[in-house]
Amino acid sequence: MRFDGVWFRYGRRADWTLREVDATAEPGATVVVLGRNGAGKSTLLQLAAGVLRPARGVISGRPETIGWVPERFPADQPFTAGDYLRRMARVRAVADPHAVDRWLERLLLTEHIDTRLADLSKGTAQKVGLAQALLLPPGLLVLDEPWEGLDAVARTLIPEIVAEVTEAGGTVLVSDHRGEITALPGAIHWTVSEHGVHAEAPTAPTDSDEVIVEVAVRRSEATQAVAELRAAGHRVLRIQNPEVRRAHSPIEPTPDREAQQTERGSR
Ligand SMILES: Nc1ncnc2c1ncn2[C@@H]1O[C@H](COP(=O)(O)OP(=O)(O)OP(=O)(O)O)[C@@H](O)[C@H]1O
Repeated sequence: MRFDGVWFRYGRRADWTLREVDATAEPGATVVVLGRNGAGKSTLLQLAAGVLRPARGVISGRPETIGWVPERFPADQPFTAGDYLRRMARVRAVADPHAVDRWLERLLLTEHIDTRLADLSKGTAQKVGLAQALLLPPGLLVLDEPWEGLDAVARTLIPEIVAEVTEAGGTVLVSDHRGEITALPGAIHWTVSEHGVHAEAPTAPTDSDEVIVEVAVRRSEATQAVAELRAAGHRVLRIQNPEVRRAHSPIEPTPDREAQQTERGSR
């Protein structure tokens, strides 16, 4: 998914919240969105999820299935947790009849199945929102401050779920102002400041047993190469698309052009 010259503001006469944002998140990437309060992290995530539209510029390559977990789950709905998830499964045409029960169980929500959304604690409501976003395996999972209000057990589930989505080739964007990102190894950082976004590669591994090997693969084979590297036990630290660096470049690459995806895999 790619942001090309994206501008956004809340209202025609308002100041720009984001200006000229260029950034790319490849399949299989985890992107942690950082920035001070009010910098525009939530705005960026909502643009990524398609909840907001850019005033200028283009967001392309957004996967078809998007899981979106807002910072605050809208709990003012007249349903129980179980009803809400079953309705959402119907609305989202979830074919797997066990999807709701599986996520209720995994997120330790079974005991709240008959509780009205309005009566849930903030953390439990957040977990219902997370379950909703995962009813279909997401090609893009967008999590806005997912750790807020979660209990210790649920907090450990987030990195696990993020890893499962990225290992299946999905992209995860997650905002974090508390520094929980240490639990997401190999994540790219997007820092929102001064209305722009600055992307940074993951920090190098600290394990002295590891070396970093940079490889270039064809664009058309990148997803498979990443999956194979991970299956072989390597950590994929970064997936870089050199085209992104060119300002005002074409939005989609031509399919037959040789790719120069750079990955840093290590043992
Ligand atoms: N619906 C809205 N209408 C008008 N202005 C908004 C709206 N939502 C956010 N803003 C403003 O846009 C700017 C960016 O807000 P945003 O919520 O994206 O920042 P953030 O980095 O996620 O902040 P936080 O860490 O506090 O959640 C802020 O100045 C905020 O007041």
